[in-house]
Amino acid sequence: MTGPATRITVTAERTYDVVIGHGLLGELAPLLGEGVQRVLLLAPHALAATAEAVREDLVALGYEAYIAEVPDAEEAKTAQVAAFCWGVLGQAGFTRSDAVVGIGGGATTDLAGFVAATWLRGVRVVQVPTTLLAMVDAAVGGKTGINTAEGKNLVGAFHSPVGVLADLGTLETLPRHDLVAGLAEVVKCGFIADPVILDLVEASPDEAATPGSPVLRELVERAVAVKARVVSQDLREADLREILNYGHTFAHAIEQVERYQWRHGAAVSVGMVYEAELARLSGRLAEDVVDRHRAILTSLGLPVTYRGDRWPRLLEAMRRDKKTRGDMLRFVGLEGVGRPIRIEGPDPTLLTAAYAEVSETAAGGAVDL
Ligand SMILES: NC(=O)c1ccc[n+]([C@@H]2O[C@H](COP(=O)([O-])OP(=O)(O)OC[C@H]3O[C@@H](n4cnc5c(N)ncnc54)[C@H](O)[C@@H]3O)[C@@H](O)[C@H]2O)c1
Ligand SMILES: O=C(O)C(=O)C[C@@H](O)[C@H](O)[C@H](O)COP(=O)(O)O
Ligand SMILES: [Zn+2]
Repeated sequence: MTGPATRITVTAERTYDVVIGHGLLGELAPLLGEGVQRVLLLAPHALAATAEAVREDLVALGYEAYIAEVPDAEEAKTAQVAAFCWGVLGQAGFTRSDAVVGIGGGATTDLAGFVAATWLRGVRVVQVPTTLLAMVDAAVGGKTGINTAEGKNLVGAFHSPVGVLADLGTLETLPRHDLVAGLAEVVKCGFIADPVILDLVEASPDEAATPGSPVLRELVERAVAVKARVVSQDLREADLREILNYGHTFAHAIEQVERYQWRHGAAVSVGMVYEAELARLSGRLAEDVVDRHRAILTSLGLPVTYRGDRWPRLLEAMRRDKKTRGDMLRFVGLEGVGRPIRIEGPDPTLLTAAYAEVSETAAGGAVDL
């Protein structure tokens, strides 16, 4: 029994639903809306069979449907790959009444959203997330983007999808490490806004990481509800939306320093511990809440430490975070569960002290600031 689909509405530059359930691909064509003649499906090789099945269904319905196979994971989020997609759209004569569909993980949906945002200054995009992380976070909310040599997501646009189809059945083939990485963003939603998420994970960490389990479905629904609520109030990240960036200042720095060989979710896991430690060292957060981060993330198999000899490069990367204003670094922290705060321009000694708290020690690598 898989039960009926759940629909969570986002009200941003347009109103759209995130549909969570099973066997949802049949809902794609109606979502495309009136007047669409051509559809470009962006998908990595791992989703080639799914993309081809969708293409054939669309062709049978009378659409001109094309597939652009894009590189896997973070390799897709480059200006070169975006330019390749623009070339496909141009060659096929895509107009403003045509549409793009992203089928894959967050890297693919970030790219598909960006290509749709920029082609003819904006065409419709439907997101079909196939990783846990993309279902609960990347495909929802309209943040799109690519990386540059200087850092993560430095070029992008806010461009809302016309719909999101989160088919939980796709998680059955997702490698376990990728599923667990997605749980880091779910746990983030727990710490910033929905403590029930934390209770559920603490009660059943194994079920939380099991595709098809009722616990995982409830976690997906709760995390999407958090994101939908925040994005509906502040699409363009003028204020409230920054809370979704909890853990990300440090996480994006790790990803860049590691040349994107770390999964985003794994980096967010360490990043949340770093930013919780920063809040504790600033006198804003109790130690037991920091300990709760470590316990929950570790129970899921997520990392809570990072090598101790990368401080200058991490600091340089953090200076390019989009929350930075001039020379002032800005972080999202907590003053309790469900009570996010901003930490602006912290003393450099606190930054390095927090780094020492997440650094691997002699057993796992030297702490060398
Ligand atoms: N725009 C946003 O708001 C937002 C939010 C969170 C994360 N992100 C971005 O999302 C990206 C991370 O996304 P991710 O964790 O989904 O990683 P990913 O897109 O790299 O996908 C992880 C791996 O899973 C494979 N895969 C995808 N679906 C599969 C399936 N059903 N079965 C088997 N393999 C499958 C992919 O090919 C890839 O190798 C990062 O670039 C991050 O910056 C964006
Ligand atoms: O939706 C948001 O807003 C987020 O910050 C969600 C994050 O999980 C996501 O990784 C996002 O892409 C980070 O955005 P950035 O603005 O720091 O690049
Ligand atoms: Zn993220």
